[in-house]
Amino acid sequence: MIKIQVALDVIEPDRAVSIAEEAVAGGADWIEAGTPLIKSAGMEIIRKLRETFPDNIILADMKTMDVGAAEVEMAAKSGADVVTILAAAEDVVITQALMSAEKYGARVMVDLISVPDPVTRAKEVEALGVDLVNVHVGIDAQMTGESPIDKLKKLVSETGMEIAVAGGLTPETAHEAVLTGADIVVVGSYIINSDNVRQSAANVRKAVDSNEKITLKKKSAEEEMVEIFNRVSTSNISDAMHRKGAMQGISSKIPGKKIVGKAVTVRSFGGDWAKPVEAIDISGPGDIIVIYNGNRDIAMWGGLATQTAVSRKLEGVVIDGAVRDFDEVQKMNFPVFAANIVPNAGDPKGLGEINVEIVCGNQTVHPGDYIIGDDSGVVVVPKERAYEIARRSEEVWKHEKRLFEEIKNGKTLAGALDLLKWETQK
Ligand SMILES: O=C(CO)[C@H](O)[C@H](O)COP(=O)(O)O
Repeated sequence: MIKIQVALDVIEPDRAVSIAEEAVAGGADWIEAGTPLIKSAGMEIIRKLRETFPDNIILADMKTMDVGAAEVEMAAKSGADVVTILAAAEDVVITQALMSAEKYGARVMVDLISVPDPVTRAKEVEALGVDLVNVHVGIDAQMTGESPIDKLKKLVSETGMEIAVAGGLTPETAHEAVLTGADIVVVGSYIINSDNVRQSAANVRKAVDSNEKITLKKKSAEEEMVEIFNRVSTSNISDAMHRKGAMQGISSKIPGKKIVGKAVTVRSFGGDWAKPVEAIDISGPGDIIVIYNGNRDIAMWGGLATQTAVSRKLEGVVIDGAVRDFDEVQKMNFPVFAANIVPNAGDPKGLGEINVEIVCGNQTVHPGDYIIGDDSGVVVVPKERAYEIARRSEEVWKHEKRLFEEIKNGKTLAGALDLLKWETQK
């Protein structure tokens, strides 16, 4: 039977145990103490998992790079059945780990994460006596779109070892991994960041046990990104950007509106509305006009500009400045994010430029950057990092959904996050 290894990549031990209980109830069988959890709780979490799950395989994701024998010994003595050693470690580290594993009744799983040539390295470690490898794309690499399935395809016909696969797996990609030859599917975020862990684990179990081919609708990176940005909030995105990217002093003037699109930038001055309005003519569906006007008391956008933008199916407008004719704008229900609402406007003198670097709400915006706006405000995502930020935002969104469930089920936020333990001592 295909084994499902739930990867407990959380830092709070109590949360880890309760997530594991739900995951096992849903069909997971191997329980991994994730690397962050081990770094947070040490071998205590291995002992706790061993005691709580006497009949399940417990894996310590030590990602050992040195002192193989001692690290395997400490994990095995604490109750681990399997210990991970990095394939990038020296051969001697792996052989030492193997000897310790034999001595203490554990197995070694060699993790091929970040190894440039995983097939060659897998053959090398197999020759050392390893019988279990993990084809693995780490969390940071996943955020750039890397998938473990391609690596698995290259490896599966080259070795007789038992093969685990890890790296952002979902039921669909776990099923694909099994069809490709994986013996163990390692699933972290899809299960542990779910607001229904048991159901998510059951979804993976159903998928890996199913014989029918699940056709994966391959989305382009752009489609996937826009879908994610439409799902997450500007708060999730700001968190994913380490609290960066949020515009200051600019808010939604039409409540309940969400915008996701690419920036058409405009620099104009003192209410001059020529360039902002001309920018509409070179914009289309999905575009967001982002305007620096430098004056928050004279409007350079109003009802007529809005009607033109609606007719050209623009996504919205973001103004570091003022909007007027607000009664008309409201009737058109067009997403307007601005610093101010005033009755007076400037003149169309033509000062300024279109599609240049601007500063809007104290954030630098380049043409083509992604703009996301909602009732919390507006964030700018540099186009070069948009896919990575979208994926990271989705992880923040999933994590918060899970926390909402835990709080609804009786925990406090401070308790769920062990806040007192992690307050910055610096
Ligand atoms: O070891 C890990 C990261 O280094 C994770 O446990 C592994 O990648 C599985 O988690 P996910 O499904 O979220 O990728």
